[in-house]
Parts: sequence; structure tokens; C-alpha cells
Amino acid sequence: MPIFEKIEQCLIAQNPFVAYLKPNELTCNLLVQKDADLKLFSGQSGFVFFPFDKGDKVVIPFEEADFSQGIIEKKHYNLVSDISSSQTDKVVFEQLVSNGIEAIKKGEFEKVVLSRKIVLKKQLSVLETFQNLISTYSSAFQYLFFHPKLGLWMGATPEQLVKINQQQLETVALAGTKLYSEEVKWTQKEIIEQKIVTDYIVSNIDKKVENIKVSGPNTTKAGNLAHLKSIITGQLPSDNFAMTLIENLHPTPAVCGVPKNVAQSFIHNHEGYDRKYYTGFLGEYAIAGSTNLFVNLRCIEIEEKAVTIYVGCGITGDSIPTNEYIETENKSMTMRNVLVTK
Ligand SMILES: C=C(O[C@@H]1C=C(C(=O)O)C=C[C@H]1O)C(=O)O
Repeated sequence: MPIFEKIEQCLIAQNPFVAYLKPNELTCNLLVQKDADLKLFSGQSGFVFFPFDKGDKVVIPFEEADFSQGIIEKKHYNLVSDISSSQTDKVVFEQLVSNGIEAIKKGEFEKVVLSRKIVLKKQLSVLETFQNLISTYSSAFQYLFFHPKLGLWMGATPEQLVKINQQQLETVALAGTKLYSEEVKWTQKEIIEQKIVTDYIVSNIDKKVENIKVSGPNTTKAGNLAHLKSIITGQLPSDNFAMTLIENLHPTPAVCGVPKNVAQSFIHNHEGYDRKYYTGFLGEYAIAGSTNLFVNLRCIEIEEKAVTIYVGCGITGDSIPTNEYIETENKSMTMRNVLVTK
């Protein structure tokens, strides 16, 4: 049976499942859980789905699921055009960013990532949207995740959290955003913003990972956007160590801030909504000796009659509120560009 028909059956039967494509692959992987229980993560090999902070850390265990694969076809469906942020969204977000800048200038922290949600009150054509997504963002990690107790999420994330193969670790520091062009010029603000992420990751893994190497930063393309990216590699002392390292790294300053705890409290006290699984992480954990996890960005949460797009951006002392708002609008285009409604 074609993979899209299997996904449709899962949606109708309300079976927990995940359909996903790794960057630059044409194979769609489908993991369907055999029962509808919520499986909390306790080291099982499988597909993990973790929140930003509060919430259940979930896994679809490989041993309790049916796994299949299918080659996808590239095709596009017509889009919706009437999704937009309101003037109130703009004012509220710019005020949030101003509060962040003020706290940084007072010395409370160095960087914070602030976000908002854009809600479209429409019923989504899930499969057509997913088809558009996988036809458009092949260099991202593309997924559709469903659990009856958590809901339906879809995204195309450009950000790897970690890749671990035979104890060889690779992670990235991704930050700084501009609209993509051949000649992207980075300012000091973005260079510093990205360096904060690299330094945090290196200092965090420093005592536990051997032979650490950092390359970049280089410009990387993600949909219509460009980011600055460094690649960090090293050797883990043992396999058992992977989840401790991952939970220590997460949430990185690419999605939270520095120092982590102070930035995280600022987010809780000021953002005004629950991020749920946005800026959490997801992907394969300990499958055939490999772990391949991504940060949950450029994503939507799909409900019966509403679609929520989640977007955020890194704030430093040099941020300008209007520019940061525009950056979130630009980031929201990743998902807006593929949405099909009924
Ligand atoms: C928070 C998001 O993106 C993160 C923030 C970035 C930035 O501030 O420039 C860039 C990439 C991501 O690490 C998002 O896309 O919602």
C-alpha cells in the first residue's frame, strides 16, 4: 500500500504514529504504534518526542511498533493565502522583545529566545499539506507526528540537536537569520548571537566528550532563510551516556538563552503561553546504534478547527523589536508556504 494511504489510515484510526524523512532523502519512514498508550521515555530505542520543558517526554518504541518505508513523489497542492498576523500580535511581540532587551541591558542574562504563535481558525488538509512540505523542504528533517493524547504536529526543521553514530557525536550551533540570497552579509549582532550558542555547546560537552572539533560558522539555507551554522564533533566515552548529554544540552541557547535557567524563567514569566513541543526535540533514539535528533522548529500544531504556527527569534542587547517581529514573520513563511485548508 502506498505510504500516504497508510498515513491516512492511521489518521482515521487515531493510531499513534510518526511519518518522517531525514534531510536529503526521498524515503518516508512510518512508525505506527500497536496500541494507543502514551509511552513515557525511559531509555527505549524508538522515535522520541520531547517538549521544550514542561510536558510528557514520549517515545514510540521501535519494538512495539510497525515500521515501513515508502518512496515519496514530489507534487504540490494549492495553498491558502489568508493567513496573517494581526496588528495586536505585532504590538504584543515587540513589547515582549523590548522587555527582553531591557533585562539584558540590566545584566540579568546575555541572550534569550522569545517566541509567539500565529493561529489560523481553519480546518487543515493534513495529507495535502504534508505532501507540499516534503516536496518543498528536502534539506530539512520533515515529519508528521500524531498521538491521541498529544495531538498532531508537523514541521520541517533545519536544526540538528545531535547525531550519534558509534559514539561519534555531531551537533550544530545554529543562529542568526536573514532572508536567503547568494550574498548574505552577517552583522556583528548575528555573529555574536551564533557564537553564544557555539560556546555554550562546547563548554557543556567539554568535560564529557573527547577530541572536540568546531568548524564554521558558515551560511546555511533553510527554505527562504539563511542561518549561521557551526558543526561541532567529538567522541563520546560510552553509549550509556547519550541521553544524559542530550538532556544536558537541551534547551540550547538557539531556542532558550544564556544563562539557561535565568533565560528559561524569563520565557515562563513573559512569553504568556505554553510552547508545548515547539523548541523541544524529536527523532530516532538508539535505532541500530544511531541517534538522530532535531530541534522542533518551523512547525505547526493541528487541531480540529485551528492551525497554530510557532515562531521565535534570538534576542541580544543589540536587537531591534520591529526587526525581530519581521524575523518571526519570515520564519512563519516556512509553514505558511505549504498550508492547504479545507
Ligand atoms: C526559534 C527559532 O529559530 C531559532 C532561532 C534563530 C535565530 O534567532 O536567528 C535561528 C535558528 C533557530 O535556532 C524558530 O524558528 O522558531
